Amino acid sequence: MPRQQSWKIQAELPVEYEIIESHGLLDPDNPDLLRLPGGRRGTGTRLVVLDHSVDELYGAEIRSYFSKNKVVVDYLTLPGSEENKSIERVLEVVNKLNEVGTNRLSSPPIVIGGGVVADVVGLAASLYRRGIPFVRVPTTLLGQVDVSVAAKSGINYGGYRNRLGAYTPPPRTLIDRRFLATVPDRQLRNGMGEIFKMALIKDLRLFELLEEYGAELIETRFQDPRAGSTGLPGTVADEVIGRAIAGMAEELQPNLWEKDLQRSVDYGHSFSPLVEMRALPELLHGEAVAMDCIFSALIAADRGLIDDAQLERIIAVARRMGLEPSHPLFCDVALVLDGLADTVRHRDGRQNLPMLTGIGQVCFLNDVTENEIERACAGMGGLLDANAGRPGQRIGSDL
Ligand SMILES: NC(=O)c1ccc[n+]([C@@H]2O[C@H](COP(=O)([O-])OP(=O)(O)OC[C@H]3O[C@@H](n4cnc5c(N)ncnc54)[C@H](O)[C@@H]3O)[C@@H](O)[C@H]2O)c1
Ligand SMILES: O=C(CO)[C@@H](O)[C@H](O)[C@H](O)[C@H](O)COP(=O)(O)O
Ligand SMILES: [Co+2]
Repeated sequence: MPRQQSWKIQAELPVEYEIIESHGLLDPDNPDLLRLPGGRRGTGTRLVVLDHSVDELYGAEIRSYFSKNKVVVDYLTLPGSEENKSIERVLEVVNKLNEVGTNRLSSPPIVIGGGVVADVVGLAASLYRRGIPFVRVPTTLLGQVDVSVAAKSGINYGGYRNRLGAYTPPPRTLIDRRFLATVPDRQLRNGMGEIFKMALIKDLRLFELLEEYGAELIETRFQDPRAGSTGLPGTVADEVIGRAIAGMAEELQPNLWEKDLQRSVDYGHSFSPLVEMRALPELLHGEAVAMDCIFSALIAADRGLIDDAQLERIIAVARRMGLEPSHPLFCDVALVLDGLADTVRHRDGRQNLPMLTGIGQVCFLNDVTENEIERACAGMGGLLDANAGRPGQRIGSDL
């Protein structure tokens, strides 16, 4: 037998990326969009990818910003919405990077738009030359409170959410809340779906803020400093956005590469991914997440982990923010079980289901049964009726 040799390579990859609020981002005197982390300016032609609505609403301002700053820029406009989180759109970005002649490090593309274009460009950047930096400017509420913190990007493929993706955080994400002034109501409610998740898993104060001011924040598009004024420094809008981002950052940082598949931020993302894909284009991501939060809360209440009053309070807050608690596809036991089976594969063979033990607290379950799922589906049926005026009721009570 010839001797067999072996080698082992070990390396560490320190990662640092920043999420910065920058008011008046498109003011030509504001240098934030031009700087790379470390303060340098980029070189070469910069590709700026714009969400189509952003181009319509802010395209002239964006073009004037770069031309006043004498930056050589080329533009690509892509559509938002979930159906466009596709491999075709990723390749469109790759082709444009080739055309523009993007440098390996010094001319990072800039993406300005919602979570969909951020994910598409994020994946393209992580594949291009095996990974180039990019700059992310989220312009939706969901983008600013959730995508802004993310290290990963993903696209939908084969009927599954985020089936293809990568972990390549952009060195810099810039948030200007002024973009929210033009975001349609439904999209703002959609963003509230992810804030609702964050409040439920770890932040009672955030939940109380949503309870009291959520509807008003949507109405005023997070723009009015007087909305929900508590007389404290900073506005309620600042506090809600700040707490959501800080909560997400605190959860992601210690487990950025998701080696631990017990993740509380997966709350709201256990049963919904397949339902959301099947419902396309009817349900938006944050809407499906909010429904999954309630589906999971029904299981928790059925087990006695939370009480009926807490369950009703959770459903009432969702409704107050204009988020429907249920959808007929959440009553389809076979579909929900199929979705859970895929989630179990995603969590490497375990359910790891984040489950509320109170508002702002979670535990993880690995023994949720088909019977419990059936009862939760029936409970979602009860909430469909409730959409027409009946108050939510504990699952199992009308079986
Ligand atoms: N990478 C991650 O870890 C991560 C984290 C959270 C969410 N996401 C993804 O984000 C996606 C959802 O993002 P989204 O809710 O922003 O959806 P989206 O990107 O489809 O944007 C929603 C709509 O708002 C429009 N829009 C964007 N900015 C606007 C503005 N300022 N004014 C008016 N209209 C504007 C878009 O054109 C689109 O029609 C989901 O696919 C989700 O998976 C990814
Ligand atoms: O929707 C997303 C990511 O697309 C985020 O809101 C969310 O917090 C998490 O990343 C979820 O835990 C979902 O993760 P995954 O199913 O995409 O792996
Ligand atoms: Co999500």
